[in-house]
Amino acid sequence: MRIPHWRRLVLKIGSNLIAPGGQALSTRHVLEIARFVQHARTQEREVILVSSGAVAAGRASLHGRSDMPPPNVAGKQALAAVGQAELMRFWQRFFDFPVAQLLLTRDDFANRRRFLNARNTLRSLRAVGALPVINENDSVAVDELRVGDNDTLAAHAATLTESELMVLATDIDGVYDADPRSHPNARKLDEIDQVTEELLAMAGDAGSSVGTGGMRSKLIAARRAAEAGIGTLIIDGRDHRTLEALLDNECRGSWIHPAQQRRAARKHWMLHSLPTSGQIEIDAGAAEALKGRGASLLASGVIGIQGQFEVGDAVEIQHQGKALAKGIVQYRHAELARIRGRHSRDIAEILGDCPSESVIHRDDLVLM
Ligand SMILES: Nc1ncnc2c1ncn2[C@@H]1O[C@H](COP(=O)(O)OP(=O)(O)O)[C@@H](O)[C@H]1O
Ligand SMILES: N[C@@H](CCC(=O)OP(=O)(O)O)C(=O)O
Repeated sequence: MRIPHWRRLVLKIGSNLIAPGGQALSTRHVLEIARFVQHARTQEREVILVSSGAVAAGRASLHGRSDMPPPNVAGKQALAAVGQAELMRFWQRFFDFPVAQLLLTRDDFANRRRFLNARNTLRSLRAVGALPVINENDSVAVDELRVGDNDTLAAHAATLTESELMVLATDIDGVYDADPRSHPNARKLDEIDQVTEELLAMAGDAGSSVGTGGMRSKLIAARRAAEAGIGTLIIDGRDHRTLEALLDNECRGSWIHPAQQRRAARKHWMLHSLPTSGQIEIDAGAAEALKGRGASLLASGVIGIQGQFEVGDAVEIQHQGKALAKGIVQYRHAELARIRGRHSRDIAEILGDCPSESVIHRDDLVLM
């Protein structure tokens, strides 16, 4: 089935794929995934990985030792710490561009400052062409602060990276109307309009000892992504034809539709519901860049500031006194006053830090 054309997606690799049978990390299935990532880049499309496998890798590294950590929480955290380093080395071997590790946990998404900070980091990584590889920060996160499973982590990551699509690659070719391990006649669902309670009841738990999710957590993650306007694909990551099809905007697994009009709704919300905390006056060049090219607003185009606003507040952008756009700022008013009219490369010198190249990123900007 056809899916919308995508330019950026989050691809989640489950433990089953990267460490088949709960054993050591293996290239067996992942080679095709690495090929897919490379191929997507040649088409100027972007892939962000969420990779499981730290616990499996850690366990394999320490295998056979008499002082192997016990299978309790602290023991698993130690395995994840050993295995995470191994996991990154493993991914780097496939690519001649840098891979970048991001270990995140629930607070990084729940806390607005940390969320914006992580988002800026990801934007910087994009600028240098690095491949982000995200995992939960298993070794330090205590239970109540964890996202808990990497399917849900991928849904958060998809929002964080402003991706159009979330792909959950696993060891089965989609969602079935019953757990196929216990129902051999179960039928595959090619398309799912909405993740209902009935559907969740059909989905079983994880198939492996190192995985955490199972189909149930994948569907819950897909529902979360749908609410944010992001469609989900659940695919067999072992099948190279499935991955090739994805480059042609074709889904061979199960496709879970995004909630209708979610994206338009965000812009609508920004424009009509989000209170404005100030005004920014911009020059003619910046006005043209915003209107004509859908560009981000840079400090160099800012000529005046009114009101007191914090990072993450919405402001009105004006040109010659007329409202032109609305957007979410990356700098508070006092800092912006110091960098207005200046080139982005001077920001670090003026402020001692450059948290963002742009004053308002184009994804956070809506024209009036
Ligand atoms: N309704 C269902 N449809 C498809 N797979 C299911 C269903 N219920 C349970 N499963 C199981 O979910 C497993 C995939 O989840 P999981 O083991 O967590 O994989 P991963 O490590 O890739 O996250 C499959 O191997 C399958 O046995
Ligand atoms: N963060 C853990 C994986 C947790 C997880 O959700 O596993 P899985 O269900 O196999 O994707 C690890 O790296 O081992």
